[in-house]
Amino acid sequence: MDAASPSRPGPVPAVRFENVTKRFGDTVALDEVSVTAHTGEVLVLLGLSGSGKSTLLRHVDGLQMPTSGGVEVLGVDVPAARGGELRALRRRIGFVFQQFHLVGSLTVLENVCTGALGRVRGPRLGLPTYPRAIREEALAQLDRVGLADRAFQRADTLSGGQQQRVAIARAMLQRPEVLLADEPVASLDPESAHQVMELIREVAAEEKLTVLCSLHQVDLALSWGDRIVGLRTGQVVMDSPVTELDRDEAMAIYARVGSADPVTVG
Ligand SMILES: Nc1ncnc2c1ncn2[C@@H]1O[C@H](COP(=O)(O)OP(=O)(O)OP(=O)(O)O)[C@@H](O)[C@H]1O
Repeated sequence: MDAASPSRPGPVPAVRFENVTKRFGDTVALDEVSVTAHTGEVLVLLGLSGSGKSTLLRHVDGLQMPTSGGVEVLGVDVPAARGGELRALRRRIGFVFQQFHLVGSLTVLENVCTGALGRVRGPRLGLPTYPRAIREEALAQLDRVGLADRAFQRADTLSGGQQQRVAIARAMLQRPEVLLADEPVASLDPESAHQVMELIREVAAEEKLTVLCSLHQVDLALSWGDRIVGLRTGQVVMDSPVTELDRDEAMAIYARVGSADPVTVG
């Protein structure tokens, strides 16, 4: 670069996969995957069941490690990270699951409080054992997702959509920089799914989160994400901003299973 020209910083990679291969025995779950999510970007992973979406997400917080290739998240070399470094990284990454993973017998508020376990010392058993500041913060997060009035109800008395909103509040209490969502609306009716996806988008924008979200619904992905990465049998067959995709191109991720030709877009 010309020394006299003003330097304009480019987008900062929050998550970077470089030629990642993951094998489970004879199964190649990820095959030379290279994907970058920049800070604040909302990236959707699309692909058939078994195409590698969950495996990719689990590599972001080091729940799984690559057989080969590099994974860098928030500046941390994940495969090289050990013990404390990996735990510190995981505290910066929130996770929302298809099945919510709430403790049904606990109150909604206590479930949200568990999101702070990474930053309060010692085990916690029961709501009063959490510092008051955490309980207040948890209540504020519940308010944010529209469920403050349900704080003292058992979590398993809520609808699926409400439970997922609680799970989002719990993830937010963690104050994450990256949010991973593994088919967050697969168990919800269309209206609840819409509300949950809106909510994720809203909190992501407010907190400038980088989001990686696996979905099966092409239309939802197109209206919701910034970028779509299509996976087929562990390979990236599409990586494109949604603005450069139309529905037929996105549907091709599903329609062309079995074809030897990668779907190339953009
Ligand atoms: N722990 C594991 N042990 C063995 N094989 C695995 C394991 N995890 C994933 N696989 C295999 O890796 C491949 C990719 O699975 P993955 O769960 O990542 O797909 P997916 O796209 O998330 O599917 P779905 O949409 O059904 O959740 C599949 O063939 C799966 O059987």
